Amino acid sequence: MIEIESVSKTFTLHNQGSAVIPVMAGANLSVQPGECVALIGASGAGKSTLMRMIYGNYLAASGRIMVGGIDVAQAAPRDILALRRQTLGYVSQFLRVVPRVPTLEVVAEPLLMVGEEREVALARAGDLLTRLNIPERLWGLSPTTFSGGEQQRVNIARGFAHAYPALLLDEPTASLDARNRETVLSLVEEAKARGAAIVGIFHDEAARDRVCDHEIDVTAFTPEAA
Ligand SMILES: Nc1ncnc2c1ncn2[C@@H]1O[C@H](COP(=O)(O)OP(=O)(O)OP(=O)(O)O)[C@@H](O)[C@H]1O
Repeated sequence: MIEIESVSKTFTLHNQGSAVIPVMAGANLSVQPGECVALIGASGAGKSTLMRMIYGNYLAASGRIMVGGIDVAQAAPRDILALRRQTLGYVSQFLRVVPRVPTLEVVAEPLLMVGEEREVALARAGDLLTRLNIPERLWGLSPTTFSGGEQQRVNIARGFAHAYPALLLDEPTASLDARNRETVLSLVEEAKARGAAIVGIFHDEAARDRVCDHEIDVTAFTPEAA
């Protein structure tokens, strides 16, 4: 479902004499449906960079990043947007939303975008918010004023609303209490059981051991090591 071959990445620092910094070379990764692969490696090794390249936020300098038959490294922006709508979900660490949209709509939106019936989408959103302990009295309010932990849980609910065939998880259990952490791990297990291919960054080792099938140390992809 996700196949990465010989991917490299450089950053050009335009405010520092256009210095070109190679940060990754020879990255390979394969994630089958129903599998979760953890990206590991020291801080600065390139975990977030690799994840952002898979999502199409960062452009790879070379190589192939196949997600559901589309090469993200080559695809037109329109195709990447369609891929994100249908196929590739991303639970980032922080919620970014349009102000004044109620929480229930924020969570249901990915389902409405793929043509799900409004009633079904809102029911699924309500179910996820309940599981993640967001009280119903908050569902009609915008999450912009919510606490950090509440926003994180709304973000997770939104990320799991549509049954994406491929999913990127950036620290989904960070700073959650035990009960909500357990719910998130169950959501990951359910996504795997329905065949989702998942790439995750988990600093929580116990969480990683429980839900991930393999670990990939991205340190192996630093340009000196390649
Ligand atoms: N936008 C950018 N411009 C320049 N350099 C960048 C940029 N983003 C990342 N880098 C560099 O790429 C390298 C990898 O960073 P990255 O954030 O991917 O590491 P990480 O493994 O996710 O680290 P952490 O665990 O601390 O989040 C670092 O040396 C970083 O300075």
